[in-house]
Amino acid sequence: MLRRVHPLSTLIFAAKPSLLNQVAYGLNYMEAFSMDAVKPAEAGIVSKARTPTINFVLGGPGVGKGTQCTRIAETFGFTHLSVGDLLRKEISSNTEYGDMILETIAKGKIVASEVTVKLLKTAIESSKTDKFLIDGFPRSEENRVAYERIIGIEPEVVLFFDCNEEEMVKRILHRNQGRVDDNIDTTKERLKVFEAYTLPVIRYYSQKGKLHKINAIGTEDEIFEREPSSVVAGDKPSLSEVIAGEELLSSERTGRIFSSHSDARTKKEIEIWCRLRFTMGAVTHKSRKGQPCCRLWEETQLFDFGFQTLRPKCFRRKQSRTVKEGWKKKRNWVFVEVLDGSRRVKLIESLVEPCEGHIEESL
Ligand SMILES: Nc1ncnc2c1ncn2[C@@H]1O[C@H](COP(=O)(O)OP(=O)(O)OP(=O)(O)O)[C@@H](O)[C@H]1O
Ligand SMILES: O=c1ccn([C@@H]2O[C@H](COP(=O)(O)O)[C@@H](O)[C@H]2O)c(=O)[nH]1
Repeated sequence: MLRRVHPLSTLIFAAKPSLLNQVAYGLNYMEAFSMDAVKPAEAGIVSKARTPTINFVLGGPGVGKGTQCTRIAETFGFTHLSVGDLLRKEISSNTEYGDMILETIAKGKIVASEVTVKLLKTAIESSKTDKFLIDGFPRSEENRVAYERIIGIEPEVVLFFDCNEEEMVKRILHRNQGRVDDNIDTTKERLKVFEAYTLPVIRYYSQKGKLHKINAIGTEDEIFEREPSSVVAGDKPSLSEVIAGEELLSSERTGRIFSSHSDARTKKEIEIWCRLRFTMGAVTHKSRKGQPCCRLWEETQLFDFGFQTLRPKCFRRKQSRTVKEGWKKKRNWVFVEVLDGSRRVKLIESLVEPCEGHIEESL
């Protein structure tokens, strides 16, 4: 976990106004912004008793990030922080950054990291909750680095909503919320910015194994339903490719999540779900549940969890503190099954059976 101590105010005031403007008004902030001018953070989120859980939500303009975040937040108990909304609030409150932010948003460019990270930090610190969906940030590698230096909480998961440009433009032009950037020229610029500056961030998290790509074509309901289960980490095949021709789930259940055992309909599904639930969550400490889980992951690469849990952390062989914390978090976990056919059944059976205990305990 990235954790450094340094008050944000130092960062803000260390940056010269001319630099701030250069960063805010142009796209050349990578060159313009010197991280030397920004002393590394030492504090992170100081006012929180516990380190908050952070998840980033990325995607092109108008793809539906905000829409899906609202639903995810309501369903899974996250606090939804839209950085765009935080910036728009600065404009409507006429703060010192208001004019600069308005102009930057109207041009479809990216607001200086000093400003966004400060707003984000304040929002996290002042929230009574500790599970956040950060919508629309980081938008550039420079944003990401600034976040790591100042806030320093490694995101658990990065959701990436993906859809074609034509659909994104259509959605923006139908939005009708009076946003200054909801016009064709700004949208074109935002698309360029997304490709040039946000895609590298998406690639970065993909390489770290944190990216969960979600197909954002379809109705809001469809996308929400498929949200965790259409997870594609890195170059893994899509869910539909993975389960094509599979025999355990009926075709109507393709893409469904087993969010509870009652969500599984057939006897076999319930059995499998309970076994896994048991293996992952209900066996006591030192029951060696980690071993089959690690093997399951390593051998199939087709096994994943929903966004509330983090695969790479949870499946490290060594039972580090992080792993144990990972297990603890699974109280309201979402199990996403993306294994293929009979190989899956055999594998699960061979891996799960060595565990001690009674399956009924998990029910
Ligand atoms: N699946 C969908 N199909 C059609 N329209 C959608 C869908 N999801 C969201 N929308 C609509 O598209 C518009 C953009 O959605 P939303 O504001 O959630 O996108 P966003 O990614 O947060 O956009 P931005 O990056 O510009 O803030 C809204 O009017 C929303 O109601
Ligand atoms: O991290 C951020 C987030 C947003 N912006 C600016 O705001 C607009 C709108 O953002 P939405 O998240 O789409 O509501 C965006 O085009 C940027 O200009 C930003 O600079 N940095």
